[in-house]
Amino acid sequence: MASKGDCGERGTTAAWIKKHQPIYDRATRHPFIRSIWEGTVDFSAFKRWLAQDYIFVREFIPFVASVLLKACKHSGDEADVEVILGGLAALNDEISWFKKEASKWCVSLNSTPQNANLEYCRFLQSLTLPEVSYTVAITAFWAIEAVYQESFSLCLESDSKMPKELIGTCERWGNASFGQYCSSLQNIADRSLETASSVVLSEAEKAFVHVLENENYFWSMSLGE
Ligand SMILES: Cc1ncc(CO)c(N)n1
Repeated sequence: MASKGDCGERGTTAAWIKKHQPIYDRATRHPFIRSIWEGTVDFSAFKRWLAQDYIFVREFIPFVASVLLKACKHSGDEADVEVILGGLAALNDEISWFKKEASKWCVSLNSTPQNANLEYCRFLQSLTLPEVSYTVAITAFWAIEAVYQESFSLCLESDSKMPKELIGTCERWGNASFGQYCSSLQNIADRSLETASSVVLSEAEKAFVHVLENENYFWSMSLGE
């Protein structure tokens, strides 16, 4: 359990979080998330987020499938493949959750993707290309999941005034087992980064920062900015 990097304290990813702390904080402590935490969230912003995130998650499926394919071909570790497979399987349940949640909030799941979402989806698509290395793809995958985990787990802390209507949403990404899954992804990314060339390292760092920027824009879009 206590192997190197287990808590994300010593690996490359932890170093990058420190190095890029301001943008990391903008992604994980965004005013939209703060408004949920404070209990002042505008429900129309929440509904906008819900409709847009469904579109994002539809695009996330082929991305995760591409990471799974790369892991099968390159990781050489069956346990890594199983973690990613578990993530892909969870998306099946997530799609059902979005449909249920959308009907609860009378939100249509056929809305037009907004610019920030389109850009983020285009970035995801670019990462599915075969020439993008497994290391870069798994690093981006971890970062995408980690931002939601960090954000929504904040809303579940004891000092949070999160409205009870949003507990299902916050628990979906803020629960302890999703946290464990994110740590597993982080460990896989760190292990892969340990043996990466300097070119791949720099591509992975760029992808990490790009995820954080896109997550920040996505939250701002949800606020209607
Ligand atoms: C925009 C966005 N980032 C990350 C996740 C986590 O899967 C999500 N559902 N949506």
